[in-house]
Amino acid sequence: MRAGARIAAAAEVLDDILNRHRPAPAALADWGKAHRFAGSGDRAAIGTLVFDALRRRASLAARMGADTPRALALAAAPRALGLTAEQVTAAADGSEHALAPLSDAERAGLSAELPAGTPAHIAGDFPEWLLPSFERAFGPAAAEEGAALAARAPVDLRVNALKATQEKVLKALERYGATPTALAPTGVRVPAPEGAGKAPHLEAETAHGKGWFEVQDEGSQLAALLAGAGPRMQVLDLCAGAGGKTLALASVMQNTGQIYAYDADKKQLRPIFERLKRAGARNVQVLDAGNLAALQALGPRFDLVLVDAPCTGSGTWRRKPDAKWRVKASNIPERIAEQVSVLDVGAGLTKPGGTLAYVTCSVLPEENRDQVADFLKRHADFSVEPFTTAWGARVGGEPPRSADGAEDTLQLTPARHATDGFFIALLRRHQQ
Ligand SMILES: C[S@@+](CC[C@H](N)C(=O)[O-])C[C@H]1O[C@@H](n2cnc3c(N)ncnc32)[C@H](O)[C@@H]1O
Repeated sequence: MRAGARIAAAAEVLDDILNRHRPAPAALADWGKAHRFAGSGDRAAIGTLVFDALRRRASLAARMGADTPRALALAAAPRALGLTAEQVTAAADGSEHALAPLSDAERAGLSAELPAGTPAHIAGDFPEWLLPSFERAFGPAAAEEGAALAARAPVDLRVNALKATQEKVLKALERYGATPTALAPTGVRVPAPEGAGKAPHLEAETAHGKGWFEVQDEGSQLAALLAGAGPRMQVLDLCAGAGGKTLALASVMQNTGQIYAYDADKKQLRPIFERLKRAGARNVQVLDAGNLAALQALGPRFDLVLVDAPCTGSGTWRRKPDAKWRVKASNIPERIAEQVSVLDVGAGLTKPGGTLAYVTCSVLPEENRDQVADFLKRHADFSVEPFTTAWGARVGGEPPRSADGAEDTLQLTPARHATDGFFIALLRRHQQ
């Protein structure tokens, strides 16, 4: 396909996502099925263009003066496809599979800069109604934090210490430009591709099949490490989902002690069995999904309860940019209520002297710091253990600064830490 046809195809897919509310991966898959002639390079380029347009939707629309699939596909095309503005203009030539030629305003928009004083939600590419939350979390850095969440993300891998070492994984993935992650001692990073380049499918590698690594953002790795699992502990992963954090905990515990993995939803939990097997994790007991009574019957026996809570996922917008424009104001109180519920269940299962580690992949203070403050009001027998005191022994090196300026809880962000947006609070239950 020529560049003009790729841009037109991206506009068609964006229409499906923005106007018919289809998730981006499903809309791209549908387009692929309906256009079987398109090669893998075409599909990858169209996917890259669609994702880049969604990542930077607000700033691209402001430059073009229109928030339409056509305007977004055209405006994202230079950076996403590695073309000049002139090449994009020439590609939209009105021929059979290309877009109609550009208007003067569109041509100007392709090379326009955002004016000084552009509002933070436009410069930072996030929904306007979230501006108060971003400003509360990041103050004058709201636009910068948003812009970093609108960039492409690298692929991060967590080395499975049960089967491999960082050195071994780095060597196996040398040809992809793999490097050690800056903060997580068990992490390996493969950089985000430039232009129309496609991210490598690392889960197809033999090393993955052998259980040497799992794909996991460095922020998620740090959250699991900071939680403080250790050999011979009794650990509960209360929102285990597909087991990303369970596997990280197992790697630290070296097949000693016991991890219980629970999730309210059996469909979310289903992939965990295959993943545990591949990783060689033998100290994990997967509990009956949704059986809260059986879970609570375990009683307050856990040294560590990890609550990787359901949240808006605002910290993962680099990877799921369509979710950024789908999230609604009404979703926040819904997620907050779920978080309260899992935190309260987790508190009841944490033994005196044990830790309830609260984690979200969000940057919104309502789901993070506010949630912790409310928890402490409901549970006078818990207090926050500052992440700074736990960091050295659990992660190593000097603790970073939290992106929201907090001293005791940690907000990781792509702008400050080059990770996804993750929030971590360590809630210690007092000894009786
Ligand atoms: C952020 S995801 C977990 C991701 C997972 N820990 C990982 O690292 O791969 C949140 C999970 O919480 C689960 N969940 C939601 N409400 C829950 C509840 N009341 N009790 C337990 N799990 C719940 C969801 O089904 C979802 O799988």
